[in-house]
Amino acid sequence: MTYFPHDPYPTLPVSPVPAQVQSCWDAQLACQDSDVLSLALELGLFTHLDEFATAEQVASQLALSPGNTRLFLEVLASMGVLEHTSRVPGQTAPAVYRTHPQMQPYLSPASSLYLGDALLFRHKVLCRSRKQLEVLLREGAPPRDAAPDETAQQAWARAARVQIAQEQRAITVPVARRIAGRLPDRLQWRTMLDLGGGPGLVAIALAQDLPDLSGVVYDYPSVAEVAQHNIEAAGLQGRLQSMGGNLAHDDFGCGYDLIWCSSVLHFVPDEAPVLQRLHAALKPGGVLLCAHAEAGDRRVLQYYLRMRMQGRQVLPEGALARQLRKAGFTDVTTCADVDFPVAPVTVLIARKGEAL
Ligand SMILES: C[S@@+](CC[C@H](N)C(=O)[O-])C[C@H]1O[C@@H](n2cnc3c(N)ncnc32)[C@H](O)[C@@H]1O
Repeated sequence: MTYFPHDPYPTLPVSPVPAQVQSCWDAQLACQDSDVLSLALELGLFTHLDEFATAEQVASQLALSPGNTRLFLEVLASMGVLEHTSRVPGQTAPAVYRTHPQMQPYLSPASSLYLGDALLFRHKVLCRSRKQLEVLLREGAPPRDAAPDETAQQAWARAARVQIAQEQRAITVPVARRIAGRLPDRLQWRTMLDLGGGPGLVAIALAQDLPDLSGVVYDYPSVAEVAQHNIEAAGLQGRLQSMGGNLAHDDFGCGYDLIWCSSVLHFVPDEAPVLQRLHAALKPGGVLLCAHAEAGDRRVLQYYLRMRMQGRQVLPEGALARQLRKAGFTDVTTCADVDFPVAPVTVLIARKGEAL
């Protein structure tokens, strides 16, 4: 029980709002933060905030209302996306704002790590999900298509061109590089498979780091075209190629030293046979790096809610490691809570035992 200081009504208790009620309001306020960020990206606001600028300067460049631009920038600063300061410390000159230095690589459109389109895409998907959630809640998961139709595959191809590519450049590639960099046998790797690799930037980055590495980016045919384009743009067509098919039943090759497989198994009807085929596709001593969200962390529960209600698999913590051992993998090492686009993943490092 708390009381106002110098309370003229000392017997009247002022009960604190329960944390659970505040968390409902916080969730609603987070929706508004998401709208603010998306509007800022759509307006190209961050283009004008690489250097410190007043709200008036930003407003004049974008033909906005100066007063309301200041209020808008204040909220972006409260989110940590911008930093602000007085132009002259200790004086009441107008505040100046710039993109927070740690956010600049991700929000400055000129940066190679720009995430703006990916953030807008996620915002749209999450806004749309309200209607879908209601239908899924009332009707349950729809029957699974045996194979996604051409429209669904084209949607993956569009995502691979923009949103997945931005997320791979900014987040997934650095994670893959860090994990591969820890494995002492990486210098002996000669062939790799990037399964469900989307735009293929993980395979491209690893091939750039390891000059003796060749390999395949495997995805639906229309997505494989995007990967092939990126492979050629990187000048790696002599060492990498893309292959199109449905990984649930088509051949994805064999004899690999390394298989990278991230955020893919959610989309197959049953991961167990795929894991067995991955084991068979590795050379003895080869390594599978498998990065997938596991149900447990709150961000995973939030982000994957719609997909899980659609009947997609997000396995509970530890289940994928158990399935890998069942499929014949040895030395399964778990790296939990690894940063990944939107929600963390568990990275499993699993080996195919050497032939006896
Ligand atoms: C969420 S994205 C992940 C892309 C990439 N692995 C990454 O982590 O950035 C899933 C990818 O798996 C591909 N995919 C899903 N189901 C597939 C299937 N049955 N056959 C081939 N590719 C599939 C999609 O086209 C998409 O590129």
